[in-house]
Amino acid sequence: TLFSNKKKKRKKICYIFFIVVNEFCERFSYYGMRAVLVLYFRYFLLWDDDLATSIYHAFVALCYLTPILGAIIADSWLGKFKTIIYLSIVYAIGQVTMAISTIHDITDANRDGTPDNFTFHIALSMLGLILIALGTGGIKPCVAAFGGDQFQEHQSRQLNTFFSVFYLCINAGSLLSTLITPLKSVASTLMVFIAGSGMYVKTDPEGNIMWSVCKCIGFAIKNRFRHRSSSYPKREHWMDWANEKYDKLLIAQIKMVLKVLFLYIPLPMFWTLFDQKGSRWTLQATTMSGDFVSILISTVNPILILTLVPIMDRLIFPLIQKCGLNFSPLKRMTVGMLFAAMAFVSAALVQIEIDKTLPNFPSSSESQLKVVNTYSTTLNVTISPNEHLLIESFGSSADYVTFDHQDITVSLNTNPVITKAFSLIKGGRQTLIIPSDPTVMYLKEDVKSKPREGKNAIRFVNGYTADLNITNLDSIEPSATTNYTLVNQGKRDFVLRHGEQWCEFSRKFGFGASYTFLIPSTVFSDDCESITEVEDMKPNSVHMALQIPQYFLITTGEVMFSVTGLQFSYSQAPKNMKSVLQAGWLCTNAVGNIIVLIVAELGKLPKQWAEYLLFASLLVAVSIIFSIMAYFYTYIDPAEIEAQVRKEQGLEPEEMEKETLEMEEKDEDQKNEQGVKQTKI
Ligand SMILES: CC(C)C[C@H](NC(=O)[C@@H](N)CC(C)C)C(=O)O
Repeated sequence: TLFSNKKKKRKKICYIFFIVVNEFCERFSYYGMRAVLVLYFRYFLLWDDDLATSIYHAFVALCYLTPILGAIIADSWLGKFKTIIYLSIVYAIGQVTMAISTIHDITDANRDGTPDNFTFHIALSMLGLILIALGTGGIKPCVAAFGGDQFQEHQSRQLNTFFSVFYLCINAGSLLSTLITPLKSVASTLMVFIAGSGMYVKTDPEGNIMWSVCKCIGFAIKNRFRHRSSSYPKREHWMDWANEKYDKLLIAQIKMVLKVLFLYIPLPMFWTLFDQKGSRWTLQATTMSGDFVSILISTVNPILILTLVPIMDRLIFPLIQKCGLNFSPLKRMTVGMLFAAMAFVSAALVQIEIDKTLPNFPSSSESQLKVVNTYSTTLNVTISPNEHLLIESFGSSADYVTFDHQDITVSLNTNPVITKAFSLIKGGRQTLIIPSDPTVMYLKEDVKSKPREGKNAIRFVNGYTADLNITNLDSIEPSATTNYTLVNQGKRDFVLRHGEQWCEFSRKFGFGASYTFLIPSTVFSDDCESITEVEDMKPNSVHMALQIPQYFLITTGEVMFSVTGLQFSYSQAPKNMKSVLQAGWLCTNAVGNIIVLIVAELGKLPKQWAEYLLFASLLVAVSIIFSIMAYFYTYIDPAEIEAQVRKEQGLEPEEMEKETLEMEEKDEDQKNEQGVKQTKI
């Protein structure tokens, strides 16, 4: 018996392996594609930032709404195994469609590198994304529940370990996703899953369960309404009003599911904060210094998950248990929410530090002006009514001057005096360029936000007497100013050329700065040495490492909240509605994403740190509500309740027989374990 039990255990580890590897491959494919999605929208479909971000969030929300569909198909019709197979095929077709939509040659008849028919590419990519959302979302609740189904009632410890390993695989898959193409991984997902086919425990769907559930709930509501008069005796639960027509077992199962779904109402708030990691926090990183922006952003969360899940599971939770504290799943989830709130407090503190270093940008009613002098002598510049600036030749005013009106008159102390009227841009930043011929002084618009992705915005003013060519820039006429070009951090070289003459100009850049380089007429005679720089915007000075605490806190929160939520959703669901409850759990994420889309756009506060604190306070309030709801929740053993109802109904169906068998098996396991211990002694 001992030998056969060991064999059984080994077999189980083997087919659980197929399920978790399947999840690894699936997440690998999903995150690999998601990582480049916004770039595809921005640089291939040429959408603007807002449209690209909105469609991206809508896609993510859809991926977490489609689990409902997958769960209905699995629990009512095909069963989890077949649903996973069929929807994986849909998923693969979606990835192929998406891949085809990125081939610009299909509609690029004139071979100029840009597609001629954008509508075709947009339609194809939208179709691909819908199929992917259907595939990834549809299989998600089924894979988790199908993995759980491989364990027996008494194996709750192993079940929890399974969900932890499952979560590790999600994150390992997403971490490695940047290395191999998504397409290959969908094919391997399917192959790995089918490989274990013969070994799985497959539970059959029990007819159209969702339809029966809806009809039963509808009948209970109608019946309750019909008997609303106080002359009718009250019933313990409103679902008991379905007793007249529906099976007691179905009513008991619906009660279990509704109890858990009710508990889920406050949960989307956690995801609202969590999902801002990829948006607000990424933007915050672009205003910081440090050269690991992209690596940090895409990998820090999965790396922390891979370290924190084992630490929590093997060290922290057992330690808490040893201290005699009852750290129940719902308590863990509440603490997880509080960690996420702390992460946002940490983000707010970092933001306050960043704000101290940010330039003072004009408000929507103000205008800002800086003056650059490339005239041969120092100038006295008067800007009406009372702004007086003394500006050296090839120098600039110290900082921007802020005006609360747009119309200004500028006078220069040249001989004769030159006076010119200008109209400034409301809410904008501009530079007044005074060239070698001051009568043609002009305004040039400046950047009024930090350059994106830690890049630097640079431009050149040509004080040379003829046209100049500068590396990667169009030729500049004398006295003209180029538009801004974005350059990466590090040392950059520029070659300036006019006919046969040339010189090389090198400059080391930090992150997020903006400069105007003034080229004098002597540029070639002193080998570019005389080029002067005007700092329009200082480089970022708060280091990105300061974001690590907020990532650590939110990931600790995620481990407590999300891994526990996954386990809880499985353990509290009746056998025939395991996928449905998994889908309900995933839907909390979809709603969270939708809230990010709506609230974050509508309710922008003027100060980013205040918005972070607002979100943190909202989550604390929600976690208090959730803890009260959790206090009144009694943990159940769905199998036990189902068995009890069957017994009350006088039924002794196969389920009961199965359970008796399981109990016998458990006894057998225990006896064997004791046997082993005795042998050791
Ligand atoms: C549980 C799900 C709603 C989300 C889960 N995400 C994660 O585990 C993240 N830590 C991954 C990271 C790369 C954002 C998922 O199933 O993908």
